[in-house]
Amino acid sequence: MAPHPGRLTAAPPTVRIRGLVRRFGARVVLDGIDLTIERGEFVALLGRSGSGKSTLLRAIAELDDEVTGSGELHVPDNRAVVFQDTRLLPWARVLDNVILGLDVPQARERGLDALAEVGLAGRERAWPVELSGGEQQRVALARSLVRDPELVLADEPFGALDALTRGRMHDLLRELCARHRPAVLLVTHDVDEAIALADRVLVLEGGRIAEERRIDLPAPRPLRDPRFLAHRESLLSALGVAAGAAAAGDPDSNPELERSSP
Ligand SMILES: Nc1ncnc2c1ncn2[C@@H]1O[C@H](COP(=O)(O)OP(=O)(O)OP(=O)(O)O)[C@@H](O)[C@H]1O
Repeated sequence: MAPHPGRLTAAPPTVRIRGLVRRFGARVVLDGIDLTIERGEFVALLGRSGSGKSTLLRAIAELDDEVTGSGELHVPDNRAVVFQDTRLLPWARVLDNVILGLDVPQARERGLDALAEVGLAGRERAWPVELSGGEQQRVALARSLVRDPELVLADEPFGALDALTRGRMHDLLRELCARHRPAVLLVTHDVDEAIALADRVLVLEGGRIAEERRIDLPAPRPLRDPRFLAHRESLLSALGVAAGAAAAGDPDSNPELERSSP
């Protein structure tokens, strides 16, 4: 794969964090995190349940003012956050959900373009309740897209979707990222999702980034590709899960980390 365009320029990284600490009472959940995300880079964050993934994402989204640490926290203001719960307003039509609070000329046209990009042309007057879970998540993506964010922070955005819909959302997200090139931090339990989408996969363990793997594979990335399988094995081992056990649904493995089968 060609080197990432973001790495060819002298542009400063989109995210730069040094020594980030988060305590809950006496418990140190993030213990001096250093993290850089380059422009246009797609980073996936894996970790066992309770390892602090959402805490880190909230800190980067500046939704948490109790973060401490001696280092820097540089994140762009122009960022979007996408959650598993799409947080669409039920009383607003789809287009209004997409452009709510968007104070730019031609907001409506931009909203319609974003809806077309996520495959929802013609659905702008629907109510959220009339949409499937996958369609609602597409609206949430359109709502991010219309703001042309430098950084997208996504916390398990596809966790509630069935495997087929999730696979389609992966294709869509890959296309949108190739076109718009935001930096992305995706929190996921799904090792395969991380390998399918990311330029770089991090494993959070013991309050630190314990493992980092660059995924230099062209897209799309078939699950059966031996290089995909090698990445999976190595990441599962970093997570403390035997690859065979996770794939077979062994109850002794961490169920949160079992692979999905798109
Ligand atoms: N507001 C809070 N008060 C106290 N403890 C908290 C709070 N928020 C998170 N924690 C604790 O911090 C730890 C990390 O939580 P976090 O939600 O970041 O984990 P996670 O890796 O995202 O987990 P999961 O994969 O299950 O979503 C957990 O032990 C959790 O109980």
